[in-house]
Amino acid sequence: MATMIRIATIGTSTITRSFIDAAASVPEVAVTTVFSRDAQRSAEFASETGVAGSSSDLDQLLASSDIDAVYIASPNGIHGAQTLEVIEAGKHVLVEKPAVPTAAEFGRLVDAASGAGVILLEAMRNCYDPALFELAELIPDLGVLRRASLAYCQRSARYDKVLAGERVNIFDPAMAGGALLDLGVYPIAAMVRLFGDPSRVFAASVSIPGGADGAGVALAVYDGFVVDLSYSKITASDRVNEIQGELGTLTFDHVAEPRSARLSLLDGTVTDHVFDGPRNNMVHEIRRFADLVDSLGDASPDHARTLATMRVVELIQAVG
Ligand SMILES: NC(=O)C1=CN([C@@H]2O[C@H](COP(=O)(O)OP(=O)(O)OC[C@H]3O[C@@H](n4cnc5c(N)ncnc54)[C@H](OP(=O)(O)O)[C@@H]3O)[C@@H](O)[C@H]2O)C=CC1
Ligand SMILES: O=C1CO[C@H](CO)[C@@H](O)[C@@H]1O
Repeated sequence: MATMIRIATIGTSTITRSFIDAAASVPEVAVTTVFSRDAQRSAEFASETGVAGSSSDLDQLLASSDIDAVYIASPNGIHGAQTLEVIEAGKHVLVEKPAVPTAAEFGRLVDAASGAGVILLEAMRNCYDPALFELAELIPDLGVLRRASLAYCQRSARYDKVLAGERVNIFDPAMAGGALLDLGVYPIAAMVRLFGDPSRVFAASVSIPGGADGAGVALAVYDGFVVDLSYSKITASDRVNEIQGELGTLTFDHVAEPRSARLSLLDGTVTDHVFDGPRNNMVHEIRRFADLVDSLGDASPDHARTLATMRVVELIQAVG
């Protein structure tokens, strides 16, 4: 029987709370310690989230034999160094999206994890949600694919701070912030998961005070098929995601957490699909992580998706 995977968390924002909630429904894991750079915050966060242990000394935490794995939810610009530290301490690591800002950097982490015999996984939650697999199963009904539109546009409350002249991690280029790296990665990851690597990319973006991209569009070109990608942290959108084939159209609600889809075929058939699942879809990535850790399994398909996503991100940055 597999032993319980004891996880420490890094970061004390909302997403770590969501992670702890989701982890509570995965029997193979237990969040046993929370880390904050601030001792009082780590103690308060542990008490608020019901986690037994807290720490503000990362070296000591990583040296502890009571921890098997670490979930990293620090700002994007910190992920790379912390992930390497965790790997070098011989612990498995689940790192929030985007794991690191470049494919080359992710490749180096993959090598380090392989050398240390630990699992490295990027927490790209939509790619582990069974709803994305169910969507993929509907695609053949569309016939030859010609167009798709994938989007994640959500106005961030933290944009108001930027407008007030404050520096905010998620909008700070020095922290690998901005709309592409924060939200654009979801439609890109879904795109490469569903359709593979595009051959060419066109893009344009909107800069905001501080120099980050607040919003952007990209066009990914495949053989006989194009995908438009939209992402924004400064505007909201009600539009649906859509995949168009010569025999019909598939629309779905949310690229990070698909919950419903409609398949409309040219022969008049219309079918609605509801994807049941936990409200918090981080559960699926945690299950995948637990399976990989438990079996010391092959994470190379997961790594390939992260690498393909980052290659598209870098192409967009190069032209947009
Ligand atoms: N999967 C999802 O749905 C979501 C994923 N995310 C991802 O989670 C990560 C965190 O995002 P977000 O919560 O916006 O980030 P924050 O800027 O709020 O920082 C997160 C935590 O990191 C620590 N931290 C802050 N600044 C620094 C710093 N300069 N150096 C080291 N640690 C720091 C803080 O913890 P403390 O001060 O206690 O150490 C803080 O609570 C990102 O990678 C983001 O992409 C975010 C939201 C949703
Ligand atoms: O991944 C994400 C999804 O949504 C959040 C906002 O609600 C983002 O800030 C975040 O980084």
